[in-house]
Amino acid sequence: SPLSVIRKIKPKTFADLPDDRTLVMGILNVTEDSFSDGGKFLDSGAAIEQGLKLLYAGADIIDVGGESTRPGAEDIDPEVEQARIIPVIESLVKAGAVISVDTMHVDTARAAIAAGAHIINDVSGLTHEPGMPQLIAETGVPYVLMHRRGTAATMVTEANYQDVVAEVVAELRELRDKFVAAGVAPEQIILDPGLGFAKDAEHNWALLAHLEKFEALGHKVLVGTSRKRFLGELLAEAGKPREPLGRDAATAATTVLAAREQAWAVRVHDVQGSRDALEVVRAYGSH
Ligand SMILES: Nc1nc2ncc(COP(=O)(O)O)nc2c(=O)[nH]1
Repeated sequence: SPLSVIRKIKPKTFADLPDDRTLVMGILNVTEDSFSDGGKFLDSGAAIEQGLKLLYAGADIIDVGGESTRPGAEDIDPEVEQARIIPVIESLVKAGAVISVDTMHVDTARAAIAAGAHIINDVSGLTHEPGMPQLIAETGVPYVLMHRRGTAATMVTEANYQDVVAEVVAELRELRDKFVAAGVAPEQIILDPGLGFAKDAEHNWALLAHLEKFEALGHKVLVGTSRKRFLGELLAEAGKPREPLGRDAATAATTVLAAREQAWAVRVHDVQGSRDALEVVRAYGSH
């Protein structure tokens, strides 16, 4: 029976992740307003089913988020966020998935770790809750430190840079130093340039083309381009941007580019597309 199959599955650890290729982090938004799949997976059953689909499509990690991070998204209550994602995390951990939790809230991060989550993925750039470094230091879990300026409400006004790569690297280094000063081991920290967070299209392209500057800080690098507006604008026809669901081929192309820059992982909606793209990179690189 399926239950007996599930019982045989040994829960995975972070250390079980492959280290010979760029990893694929599948996006599971348990929210009602994320820009490309908002509302589809709000109830736990549908979310768990979608999580299993991502797992079987080849996701190395599943990124479970209970709060939309799109520009202008309103802040939700951590209790609501936890009610949405904790049951999903528990089930997917039992199914053998490695789970990252996309949250800015310390209480949610703590509850998710207690539920078996392996990684905390915090898009706030430490602008949300000052207690996050201490939780990450205490628990020792890997932490994605993503660059952002301002908040979901204000970040669109902050996309002003003289040299976006140099400035984002410098601001992430500063944040990294705060986490290390709080007792977080450097190897726990995964950096992410935060494409689209207080960045316009030209900023995103510059950051994607210079991931080596982030790797030079001595950390794994995660990249999130999937279905984002800058890809829609690139593929616009007659001034109308390509719709989010039509951006998966372009996303897979950015996966190739990130893999060629030795990115640790890419965060995508279409897991199969990026796993296939990474097989192409592997085959190409072995000749
Ligand atoms: N680490 C990380 N997390 C993220 N979470 C949400 C979104 C917004 O996209 P979504 O609404 O499709 O989740 N982008 C990122 C990202 O680029 N990096």
